[in-house]
Amino acid sequence: MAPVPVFPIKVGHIDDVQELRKGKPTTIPERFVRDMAERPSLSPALSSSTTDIPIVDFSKLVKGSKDEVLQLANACEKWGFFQVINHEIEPSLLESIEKVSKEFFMLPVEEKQKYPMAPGTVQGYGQAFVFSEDQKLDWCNMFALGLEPDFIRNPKLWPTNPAKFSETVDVYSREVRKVCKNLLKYIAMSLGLREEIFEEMFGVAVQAIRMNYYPPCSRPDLVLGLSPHSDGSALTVLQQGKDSSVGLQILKNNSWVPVQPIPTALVINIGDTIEVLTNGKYKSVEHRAVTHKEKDRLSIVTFYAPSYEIEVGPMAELVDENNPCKYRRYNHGDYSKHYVTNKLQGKKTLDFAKIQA
Ligand SMILES: COC(=O)C(/C=C/C1=C(C)CCCC1(C)C)=C/O[C@H]1C=C(C)C(=O)O1
Ligand SMILES: O=C(O)CCC(=O)C(=O)O
Ligand SMILES: [Fe+2]
Repeated sequence: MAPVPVFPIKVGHIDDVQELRKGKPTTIPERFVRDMAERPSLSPALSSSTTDIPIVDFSKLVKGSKDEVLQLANACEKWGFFQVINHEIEPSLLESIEKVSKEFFMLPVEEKQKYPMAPGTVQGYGQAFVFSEDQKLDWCNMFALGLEPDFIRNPKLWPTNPAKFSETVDVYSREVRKVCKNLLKYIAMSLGLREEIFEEMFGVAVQAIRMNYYPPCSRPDLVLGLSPHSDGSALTVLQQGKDSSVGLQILKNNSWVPVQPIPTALVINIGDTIEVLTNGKYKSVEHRAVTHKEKDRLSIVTFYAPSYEIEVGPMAELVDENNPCKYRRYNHGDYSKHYVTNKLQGKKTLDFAKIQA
């Protein structure tokens, strides 16, 4: 089932932030200015290693290192975010996807608008998750495509310019899919479960890609690049552009912790679906993006989730009298629909699944 909203949506005019930026505005349009409580603090990031998100060495997992599986377990349980190094995707492919993504965003706005994201939908060029005229907007341009299974692809939204765009997205996505399947295997091991449990359960997994481009902003203290949210996926794979500014932040112990880019590493995060399946042992973590006064930023994000027909609920192995069932069972297609028809608002979307204590 494709998650397409059916209700009428009035979002008003949404400024394209790259076009806005061209005018080098010193005042920021009101729709982008956040309420006090939401504004990012621009105090320098803590640099102690205790605030760095964990690093998982994929090559050690492949070699069967039990210590690395423990490191993965710790990353999933204590952080919900980690950076994967030695993940087997060629650096040249990481560079190619970054190159075509950047080239796409640098096209004239009229060219990009040939692939419009219709209000209330999540594919194409524009701003996703905007449902009303008074909702605050993110300082970000997005381009998103459904990839797998085939029926979520919308060929009309695949750009012909840059010439290598579509081919590169397909090659890159096949490689990221392998990484997701393998990581889910090791995540199952880290939980003491059968390696193949997620692959068997997920069926033909849903995969989508989203490129986020954050132009510099003259008042980064007033705006957000991307609103706080958790991802609805099982796993999310995020590539940070090579020369991009630091921008991704995760909420840990009530503080926003920046994710320092590591060249060629992939940032992985646990999505809502793994939180439900593990009965809250591995939790999705709220995150957001902030902007920079002079530097732009690009992120390339892959969402990997079960097939829409799959029923999701806590796995029996992770429920007992000490860990009572915290989430109800539901159809993943219904969750997808719920996710894409609500604004990004921290972890609120997951209330859909929570059993209220
Ligand atoms: C911030 O999250 C998203 O943009 C997002 C959207 C993903 C999708 C597309 C871009 C194309 C069509 C499919 C899909 C909804 C997956 C997040 O995806 C998460 C949310 C759910 C639910 C999920 O399965 O992945
Ligand atoms: O750009 C980033 O670093 C965050 C992107 C993100 O969280 C998302 O697209 O879901
Ligand atoms: Fe996200």
